[in-house]
Amino acid sequence: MNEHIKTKTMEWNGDELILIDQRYLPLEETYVTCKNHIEVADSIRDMVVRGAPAIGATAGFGMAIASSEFESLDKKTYVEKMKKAEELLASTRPTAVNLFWALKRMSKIIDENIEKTNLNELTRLLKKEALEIAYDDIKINRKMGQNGAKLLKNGDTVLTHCNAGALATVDYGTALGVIRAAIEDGKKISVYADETRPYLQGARLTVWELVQDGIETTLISDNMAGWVMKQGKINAVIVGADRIAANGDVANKIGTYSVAILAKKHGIPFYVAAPLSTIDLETPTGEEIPIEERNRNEVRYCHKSQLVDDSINVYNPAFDVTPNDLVTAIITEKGVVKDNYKTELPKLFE
Ligand SMILES: CSC[C@H]1O[C@H](OP(=O)(O)O)[C@H](O)[C@@H]1O
Repeated sequence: MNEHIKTKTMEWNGDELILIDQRYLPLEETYVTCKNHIEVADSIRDMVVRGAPAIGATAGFGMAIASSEFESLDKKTYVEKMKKAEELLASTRPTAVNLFWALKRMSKIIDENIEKTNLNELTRLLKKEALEIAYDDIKINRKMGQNGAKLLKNGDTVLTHCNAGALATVDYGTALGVIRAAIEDGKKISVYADETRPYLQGARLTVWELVQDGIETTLISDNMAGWVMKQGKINAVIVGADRIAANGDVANKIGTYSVAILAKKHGIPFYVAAPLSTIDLETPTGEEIPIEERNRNEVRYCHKSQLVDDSINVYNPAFDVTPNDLVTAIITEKGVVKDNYKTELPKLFE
């Protein structure tokens, strides 16, 4: 296993995590170097890095960095400090379950080894686990892409919402991974990308990625999605997810629910591409998924100008929940699940 990784989204050099600062893409390609776990937590909370799988992998490296910060302490203090680091990373964003899935994987390494090894060795094991999460994510996305590509025909136009591409993962992407895999299979696929207000992940990140890949892309504002569907321009919708409840309800970027209703109305398949690490069998339905509310300024600023003053109420839920009856299929690395999600999703884990 490599001791380093370098992709568009992140680089691990063995001691530090370097993240492309997605807040400034596509206008500037700048980087944030995280030298300690607090800087990693800040990068997740402030959306330097975003996207469920990318957040999970980042948190994994955050725990590895924390271990190197505390490995010179006695074991009792080390365990206390690592618990605090885990709590800090867990507090950054509440919706993407990959964050908690990754933190659970990292704390399992500590629990299994704290008694039987020294702290330097434990740091090495944690770095190894974080790298495994990262390299596995790329393999999972490629497998998921192949599974989903079978659902697309040559000449299809796909609408996507937000960014579920390489920048939302360690590499390759989930929803965009399906599109990439279909193109790699020789199919001509074009994309309509919703701009995805207020944070504009579609306009800023998805378009940036797809143009770099030479994939035919049309940018639309969110309120155009229904009209392009009515005009017969869209053959399928593919989005990512931040958390899929046990019954198949899907939490994803705000606006996804509206796109799903429009797709249903127009008889267009609505696919969700997500790794098993996004499926949360412990959350029964979408009702129980915590929805992050972000800073009001994300809504009331456009570029540098403030659109409304402080006296105006602003509501900024970062996600919504699409009920399972609007989801045509869930594409994973273990296969495609259609309907009966409550009984079929657990089978993916067998
Ligand atoms: C492949 S998961 C991508 C998922 O994450 C995004 O949210 P955010 O940009 O706020 O982290 C969005 O919901 C995407 O679908």
